Amino acid sequence: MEEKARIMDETAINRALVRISHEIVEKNKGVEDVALVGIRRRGVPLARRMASYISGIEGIEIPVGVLDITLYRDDLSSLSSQPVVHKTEIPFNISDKKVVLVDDVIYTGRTVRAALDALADIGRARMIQLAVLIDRGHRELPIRPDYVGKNVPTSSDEVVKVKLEEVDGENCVVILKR
Ligand SMILES: O=P(O)(O)OC[C@H]1O[C@H](OP(=O)(O)OP(=O)(O)O)[C@H](O)[C@@H]1O
Ligand SMILES: O=c1cc[nH]c(=O)[nH]1
Repeated sequence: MEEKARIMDETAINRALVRISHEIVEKNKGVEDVALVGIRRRGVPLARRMASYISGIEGIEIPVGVLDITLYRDDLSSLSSQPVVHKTEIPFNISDKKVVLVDDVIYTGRTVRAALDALADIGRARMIQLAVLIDRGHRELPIRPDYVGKNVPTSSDEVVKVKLEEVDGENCVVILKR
């Protein structure tokens, strides 16, 4: 696939994350009882960056968890017979928490559906909200993010690729085209 456009650079990504961090504080009237849960893989560094911005805004360290949704995917049977399962690490009791799920891209919504299932098996969160860096449309389920870094109209033959320093060695968002 070839690169069609570079739609966010490092500055734009971090500005969007700062804005979402402020929105999380505003919507929840502070961050008491708020926890962030990143969906592997790129939701995790995004959640950690937002926790750091929120700590700068409110002076409170909020807990960050890591969710692996491999076994909850609705296309599990078409994956390899030995799917690679990484660790879910949620070092707090989610029943006390307003959980903000964090991912890099939302497209069909199937990843988020799987994440909701995975979270439900861990406990009954007081509330679950959703933050994404990119909403590219084309939902196949009735799922809508509460916080969006950038809405990016796309066609279905395009792919939006988020690259993050912690995973990819650089920070940018590109649109690839078949
Ligand atoms: O709304 P959906 O249609 O579920 O698409 C969104 C998901 O797709 C991407 O992951 P992908 O499965 O491409 O794996 P990757 O994170 O390894 O790129 C992205 O990180 C989201 O988790
Ligand atoms: O374009 C897309 C679709 C799903 N997941 C991505 O990361 N990008």
